[in-house]
Amino acid sequence: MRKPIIAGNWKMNKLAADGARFVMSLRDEVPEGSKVDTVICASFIHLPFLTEAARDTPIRIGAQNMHYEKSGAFTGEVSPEMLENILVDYVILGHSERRQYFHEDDELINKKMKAAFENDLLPIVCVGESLEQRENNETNQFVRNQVKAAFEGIREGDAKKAVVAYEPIWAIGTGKTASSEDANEVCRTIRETLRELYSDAVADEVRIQYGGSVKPENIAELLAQSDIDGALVGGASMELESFLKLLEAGANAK
Ligand SMILES: O=C[C@H](O)COP(=O)(O)O
Repeated sequence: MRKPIIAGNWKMNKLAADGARFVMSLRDEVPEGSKVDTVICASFIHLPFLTEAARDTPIRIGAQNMHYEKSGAFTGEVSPEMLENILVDYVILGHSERRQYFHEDDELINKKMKAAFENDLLPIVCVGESLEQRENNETNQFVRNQVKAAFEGIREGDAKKAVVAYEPIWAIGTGKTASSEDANEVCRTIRETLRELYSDAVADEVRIQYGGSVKPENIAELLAQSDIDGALVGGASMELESFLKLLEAGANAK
């Protein structure tokens, strides 16, 4: 049984004090032994406050990006070692907004995947097709290729700890959600790709999230699908009340 994982991705939103207050309030709502893994992914500037606020709780904090080098002359960048040092656990890699606006490609994302594992960070690696690719029936092949590229050279023992987020680009922040059956079909493709690359053990262990306009109203149906183990949520993770509803759905899933 895969434990559901709900991750909020605040993107470039909230000021530091608001973020810390949010996690302080969340502390009372996420008990030890919770049936859902709870992750908040925030801008770098939030992270030291959030890891402090989440200390001694099951809440996990994630970054939204990082460089792949440990240190060096990379002005403006943040290294995996720096994240690990302030007790960050997860890092989102290859979000479509980074691929689109910051020209991140599969090769770069693969380097970051390797760097994450070398520094004890758990990647949430994002894949997903554009509307044009979906309309041309290219989704499954495109997503397969993204998964293969992201996991290139990653050892089996590490691969099974990764989280993959399937986020169709056309569903992000648009209010359009993939139907739960369509989302599940692509998530199954991702799992089968991992089975081919590694083994049944990896395919059956890796958690696959759906992301793209997930809300309290549609999450239960998505999580009821066989291959969807959680959600990566932008807009609906920003307010405590709606995030709590998402966590509740996660705890009651399957
Ligand atoms: O990382 C989260 C996704 O980009 C989804 O964002 P959204 O829930 O606002 O559509």
